Amino acid sequence: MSTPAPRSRTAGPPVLRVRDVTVRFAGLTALDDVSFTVSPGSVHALIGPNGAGKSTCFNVLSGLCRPAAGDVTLGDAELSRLAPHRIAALGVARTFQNIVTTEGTVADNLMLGRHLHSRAGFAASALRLPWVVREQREHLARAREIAELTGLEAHFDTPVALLSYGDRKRVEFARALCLEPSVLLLDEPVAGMNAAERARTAEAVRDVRAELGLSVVLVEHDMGLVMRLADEVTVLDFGRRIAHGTPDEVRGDPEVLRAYLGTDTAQEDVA
Ligand SMILES: Nc1ncnc2c1ncn2[C@@H]1O[C@H](COP(=O)(O)OP(=O)(O)OP(=O)(O)O)[C@@H](O)[C@H]1O
Repeated sequence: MSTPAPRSRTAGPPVLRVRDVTVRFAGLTALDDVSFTVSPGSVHALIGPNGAGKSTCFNVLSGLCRPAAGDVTLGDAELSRLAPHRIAALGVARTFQNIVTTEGTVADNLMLGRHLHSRAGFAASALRLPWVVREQREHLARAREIAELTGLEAHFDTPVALLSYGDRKRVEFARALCLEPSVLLLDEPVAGMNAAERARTAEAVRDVRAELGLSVVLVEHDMGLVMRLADEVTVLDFGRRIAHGTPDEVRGDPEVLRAYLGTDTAQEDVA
C-alpha cells in the first residue's frame, strides 16, 4: 500500500522515438514525415517559427492528436494510438502554454498530480482507512519535495490565485512532475515571464533533470533559453524537419536562419 518510489536515477527513462509522423488538418499538412529521437535524460528542444507544427507535435506526443501516418514509441510502448490518460500512465506528462491552475493551494494542485499514483478510491478515502491516511501522508511528502525542487516550497500552502504569474506557471510544471514522468513535455514554460522568472524556471528545469534524470521535450520561443538548456534541437518549418543537432550546430544552419527571418542575417535571433 505504499506510494510508488520515484524512478531510480540509475534506471534512466526509455527512449522516445517519433518516426515519420504526418498530421493533416483538411488540406493543410501540419506535420510532414517528421522524425526525431529524444535520448534518455536529455533536454530536447523543438523549435520553429509560428505555425511550424510544434504544438501539433506535442499534441501527438500527449495523445490529443492522432497522426495520419507514422508512430511514436516510448521504449517498447507504442503511444500514437493511445488515449491521453494511457500515455500519462506510461510516464509522459505535459504542461500547456496557458495556465490552467486557478483554484486551491499549491499543495492541493500538486496533490491532484499525484492521483495516478493513488490506490484509494472514493469509499476508502471517505472512510479514512489507516492505509489511506498513510498513503495521503506519503503523497503530501512527495508533493512537498517536488515543490522544493521547483522553488515553490515557500508557497506550498498559499492559494494559487495569490501567486505571481511566474510562480503559477511553475505550479503547472510541478504538478506535471507529480506524475513521476519519465518524459516531461514543456510547452512554452517561460512565455510571458519577466527575466528573473525566466532564470528561475530555467534553473528549476536544470535541477529537475539532474535530480530526477528524466527526459525533457521543450517547445519555447525564447531562443536564449533553448540554446542554454537543450542538449539537442529539432527545427520545424511548415511542418517539415529542416534541421537537427546540438544548439551550436543548429544556430549556424543557413536553413534555420532563413526560416526565422527569411535571410542569413537572423544570426542573433537564433543565437
Ligand atoms: N485543429 C486544427 N485545425 C486546423 N489547422 C490547425 C489545427 N491545429 C493547428 N493547425 C494548423 O497547423 C499548423 C501548425 O500549427 P501549430 O499550432 O502546430 O504550430 P506551432 O509551431 O505550434 O505554432 P506557434 O508557435 O504559433 O504556437 C498551422 O498552420 C496551424 O494553423
